[in-house]
Amino acid sequence: MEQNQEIRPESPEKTKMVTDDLTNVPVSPTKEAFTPIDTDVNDGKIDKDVAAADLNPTPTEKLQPSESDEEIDIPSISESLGEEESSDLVTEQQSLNPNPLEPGLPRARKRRRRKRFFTEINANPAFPRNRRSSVGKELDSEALTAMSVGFPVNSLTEEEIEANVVSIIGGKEQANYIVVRNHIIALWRSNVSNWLTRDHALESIRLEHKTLVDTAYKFLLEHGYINFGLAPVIKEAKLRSFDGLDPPNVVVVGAGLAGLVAARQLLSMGFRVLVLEGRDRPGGRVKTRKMKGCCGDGCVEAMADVGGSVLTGINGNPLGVLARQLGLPLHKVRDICPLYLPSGELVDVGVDSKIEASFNKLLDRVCKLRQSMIEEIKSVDVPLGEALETFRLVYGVAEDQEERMLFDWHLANLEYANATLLGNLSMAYWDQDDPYEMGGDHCFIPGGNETFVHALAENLPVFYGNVVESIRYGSDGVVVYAGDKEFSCDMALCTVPLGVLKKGSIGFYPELPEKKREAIGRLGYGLLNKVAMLFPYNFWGEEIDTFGRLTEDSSTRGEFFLFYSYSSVSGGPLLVALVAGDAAERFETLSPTDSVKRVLQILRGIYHPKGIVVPDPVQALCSRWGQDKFSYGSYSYVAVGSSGDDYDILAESVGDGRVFFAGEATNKQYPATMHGAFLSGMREAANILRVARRRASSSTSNPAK
Ligand SMILES: Cc1cc2nc3c(=O)[nH]c(=O)nc-3n(C[C@H](O)[C@H](O)[C@H](O)COP(=O)(O)OP(=O)(O)OC[C@H]3O[C@@H](n4cnc5c(N)ncnc54)[C@H](O)[C@@H]3O)c2cc1C
Repeated sequence: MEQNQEIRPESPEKTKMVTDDLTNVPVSPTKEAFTPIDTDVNDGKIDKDVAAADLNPTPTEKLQPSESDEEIDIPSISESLGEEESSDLVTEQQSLNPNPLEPGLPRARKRRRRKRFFTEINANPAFPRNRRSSVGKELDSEALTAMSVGFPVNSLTEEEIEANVVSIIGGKEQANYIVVRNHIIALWRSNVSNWLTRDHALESIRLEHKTLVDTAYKFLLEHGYINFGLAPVIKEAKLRSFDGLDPPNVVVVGAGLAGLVAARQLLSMGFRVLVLEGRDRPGGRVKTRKMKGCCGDGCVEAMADVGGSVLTGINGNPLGVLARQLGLPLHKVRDICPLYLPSGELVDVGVDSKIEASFNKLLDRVCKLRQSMIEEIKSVDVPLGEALETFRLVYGVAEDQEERMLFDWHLANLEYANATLLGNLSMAYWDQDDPYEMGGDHCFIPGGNETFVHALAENLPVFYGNVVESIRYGSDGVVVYAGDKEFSCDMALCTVPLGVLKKGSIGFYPELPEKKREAIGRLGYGLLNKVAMLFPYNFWGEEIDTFGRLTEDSSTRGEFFLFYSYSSVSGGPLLVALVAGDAAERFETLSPTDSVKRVLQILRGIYHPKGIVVPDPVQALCSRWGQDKFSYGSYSYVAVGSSGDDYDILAESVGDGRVFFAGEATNKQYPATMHGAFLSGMREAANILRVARRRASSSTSNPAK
């Protein structure tokens, strides 16, 4: 048995590379500070055959805190169940079956109660009745694919309207455009490893619609709906966006998903780009830690996602596209989530279903109430938590103790989904993004999400350890200040988290418009924390990915209320316990040793009565997202008094197209998610291109400008 006290810095090679990079940065860099981008273009046309359509996506004591996580290595004290795990990242492991599932286990607990989105497609007037043949079915299937990517069935998105894809909104041209757009999306999604050419898109569409194909293809390409990602042929492609012109330069602040995606897209569009990142690693709130440790029988290791982890809905998800391009198998989070009473007994299935149904019904009632409130007394909002509790009392739901504990568990689950107390959530708008939810299974990526991050960051000019302190913007351009360095550019893209904007860590000169400052203040930004524990072996069973535990004390309902098992995907016997709501705040004030002891006490309360020994973990890690100065929290939510519009305001550029904003908290449709961050990066790359073109054409027509 070995106590591993080695402090493992995150990715030492990366740290070194960063230092090397920094020595190359001039003290007062001007435009020369930009890494020159290969201007060898191949006109963006890479002709490849598109393969046959497959529309379904393939699926101790604290040591040294790294950033703000606290890591402890604990020697195993229990070796009695020492059968060791093989660590296969991909295949399901053989069950040790210490905990055979009792019959009639409860269903999966999704992060939110979801509404479905796909129900109305057959009633869609965009598809005339006489086409409901095989062509009709194909159109439906293509429309479904486009819907899964976020396009409405029979109308245009705001982006499309802004891009003038049709001359008249709502006419026949629009209906035809939508069919063509859906077709192109579906065609590319059928083989995301290929570069879909305009000619290929034209092949299956009558020539009379060539203009529509040109328009739809250009829109989809420039907005990152097709030909995006990490397939080799796509990574190499360069568009000729600035033929004969000096390409503008852009400084991207932040190398999280939004910043990385935007930087890649801007480079492929022909911009000169550099990325400034305060940390010594890419990924931001996507952070995978390698955990390892040894005990009596040998050593174990696993990759733990301590930030963004689950791909919440794989249909249409751009990260699902990346997974296919990289050949990464996805692991569906299985639809079983047993809940345990404090005694360790499994919650009665009947009671569980009854309370879940009552909980959902109360939420429905709250939705109806708010509908009338919004219609009649427009500006009034109340906390979702208060409304739910009032309704619970009125309808006499969950009155005995077991039911109450179950009800509390659902509340904690909602607090996890929204990273805040229900008392902070806007009853009126907390779920404003529900209609856009990505459909399909919730999935894990084997080896953790850093696989995406590293692939996205590869060969990008990211300058680590550069903490941006201020951004000055004006009609001539932008200067970004980081320590004693200045970076001059034509445009800047700020992707820092809402927590950083709220804190005022970056000064904007001139000050951001009042409207934006108010939205930053109104929109919520909350906390979720995790304890990742690597055990010497899997004692909880291989057949589940999640389980939960109930508590008698309502005030601690979010404390380790849900466990994720990453045994199937992380490479080792890894359990992650979630801390949500009030408990997430308290958690950051406790020592990691005490927190881990508490989790173990809970786990032993569940498993010891079953005769299953819970060993000490060989390594444990406690996140501290609230204390992280590059995040100050976990993700955004709609606070009382805020609404989905605040996400849009956060996304607005300032300084007449000089400073742009991306990141999860700028995405009204997909906030608080990894894919939301990704899509916001794509969106802003397209916006930057639009503004750069506008500026280039106005300076060509008016060279004095
Ligand atoms: C605990 C936790 C669990 C989550 N679970 C899920 C999940 O299961 N599924 C899901 O889809 N999403 C989840 N999320 C949300 C998801 O991780 C985020 O929405 C997404 O990663 C945000 O990406 P971003 O690019 O917008 O921001 P970030 O990833 O935060 O990137 C912003 C970057 O800016 C940098 N930065 C900040 N300040 C400065 C500065 N002054 N100068 C220079 N650089 C700076 C930061 O270091 C960071 O790298 C979770 C998040 C957390 C914290």
